[in-house]
Amino acid sequence: MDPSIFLPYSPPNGLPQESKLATYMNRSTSTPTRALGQTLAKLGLEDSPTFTKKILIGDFVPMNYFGPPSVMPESPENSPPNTMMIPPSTPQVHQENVGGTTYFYSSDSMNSSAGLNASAGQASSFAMGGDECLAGGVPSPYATQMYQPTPPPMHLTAKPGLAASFYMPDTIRAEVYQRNEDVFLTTDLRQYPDLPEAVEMYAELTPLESAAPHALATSFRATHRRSAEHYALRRLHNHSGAVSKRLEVWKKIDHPNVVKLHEIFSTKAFNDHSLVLVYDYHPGSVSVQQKYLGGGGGAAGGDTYDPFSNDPDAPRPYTHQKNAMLRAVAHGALLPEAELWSLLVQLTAALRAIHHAGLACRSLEASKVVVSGCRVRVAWAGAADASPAPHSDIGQAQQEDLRALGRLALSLCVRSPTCDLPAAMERVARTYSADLKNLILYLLSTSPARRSVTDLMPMIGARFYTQVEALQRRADVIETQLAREADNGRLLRILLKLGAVNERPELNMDASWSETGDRYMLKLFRDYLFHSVTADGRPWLDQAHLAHCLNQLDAGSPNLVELMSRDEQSVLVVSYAELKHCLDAAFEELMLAAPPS
Ligand SMILES: Nc1ncnc2c1ncn2[C@@H]1O[C@H](COP(=O)(O)OP(=O)(O)OP(=O)(O)O)[C@@H](O)[C@H]1O
Repeated sequence: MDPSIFLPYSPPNGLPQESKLATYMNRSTSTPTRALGQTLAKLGLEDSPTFTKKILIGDFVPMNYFGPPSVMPESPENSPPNTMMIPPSTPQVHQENVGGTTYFYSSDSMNSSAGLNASAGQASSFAMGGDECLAGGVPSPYATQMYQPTPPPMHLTAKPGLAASFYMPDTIRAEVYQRNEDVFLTTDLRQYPDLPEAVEMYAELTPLESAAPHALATSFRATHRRSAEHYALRRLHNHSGAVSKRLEVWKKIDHPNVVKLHEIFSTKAFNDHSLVLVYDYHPGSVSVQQKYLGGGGGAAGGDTYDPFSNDPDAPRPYTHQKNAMLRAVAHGALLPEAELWSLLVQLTAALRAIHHAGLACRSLEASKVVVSGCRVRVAWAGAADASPAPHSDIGQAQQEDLRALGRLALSLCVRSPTCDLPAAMERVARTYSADLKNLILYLLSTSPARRSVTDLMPMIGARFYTQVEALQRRADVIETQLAREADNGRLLRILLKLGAVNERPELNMDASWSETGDRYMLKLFRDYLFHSVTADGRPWLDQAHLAHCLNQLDAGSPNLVELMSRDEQSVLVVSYAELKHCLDAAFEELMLAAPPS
């Protein structure tokens, strides 16, 4: 621990009196004896030549480390369990004056092998009552000291280091923000005065696309009125016929590459007889059509070219050599083969699940496949099956699904929604691997022989493993981030508690509540955390140190910390376990005083 943390601190506007520390120290003598003092009482201070005098104070140790404050034992009979092997003895708290500064500590503090500046890594079997104490009283199913290691010291201003150690990489953050933006940036619904306020249990209907005047179907994002979850609704206009029983089978399909159908209902809320299909909403999704075949980067985009153009001035890719093709990939005019395989592997996985369920997709086209991040999903699955007739031959519909996948793959290869088949195949042959060409040819085949989606597996071959490996690598990165964010969440909760307690002007008509008793320790701890200064009085900011201290507080570690009063006359030597107990007790008091939520 940096020694500067103990340097004198002189706040500009007035200091609390030292008597506040004394208030804390002189709390009611009826306070029951607690484990810390009991266990450590036998340890003497004589070993330390630095200290000049020793005073016994009866009630230094905060109450009960073994249960929530509301069930705090008030008598020796309720003392910590015998399994703790704590010899009953009088707690000892010592007060020492060294160079004009008074130190308060319990004798066990001196026994800590790590001394006053013990670190988490040095956590010894300090007599705080074992692991139960580390959990701060409430038994926990996991080891509370298991948190991310403290990163090396760094200053709050050192942004690059901070970003790497405490925050998620920009790539993941961008993905998360994109999704949040989709969900949190609300559309002004006054733009859509004709939309009903709610349809069954779904409100805040926001169109997902601008509907054509005589559209047969429209899609919305909506919020479930009870759960507040977002859903994607597909409204089939004027659907007066019967509803196919197949939709019940579609509802059972739960696959990572198929958008899940949850419920179906008919409604007159749109002033007609509409059928509404309710799907999972995947924020930030764009259709394959939008992402690859239209708009920026696609064939319809700026720097791409149509290889089948009749315009004599158009670039003629047929005459280009391999490097021209590579340039086209680099500029986004062509999709890298790996990306194509990723799309195809995911779509074949979706088709496999759908066909195995005895269904057919019937709508596998670029506008009905959505992409979010690296995930590809078949959207509005089952919507084409809403009416019972006329799609009766499932086998034939499944064959048509394969052909639709072939057409989609070919469109992606040439980055154009429409293309001349022979010319497009020629281009695929020149640009991509033979495996990809053969897969597309197989899919587009019109031969009467029945094909199955599982036949595609040998053609996909080892590329399947590449996909699995890529997904696992991504999962690894996200798991690492999750662990970090879980720690950040934990630290935020503890900061929220500290913030609610520190400097509270009054509680239950007691204006001195936050300045006395346990709360005073917490105030000094807050000063220690946030208001430390360097030798020349400048703020000492080290986020690694802050995280380390908060982690120790959360874990209720037995390591010790020196808290100096603002007038620099007193130093309180306490363990994080004590501080944790103080925080839990103070927050519990606040909770009891708060109105029920
Ligand atoms: N489950 C979903 N979650 C989030 N967004 C989705 C979902 N399904 C589709 N979308 C998005 O909704 C938008 C509109 O989809 P929709 O299928 O209505 O488009 P469309 O091309 O206008 O088709 P149509 O003319 O048949 O309605 C697309 O941009 C698509 O990315």
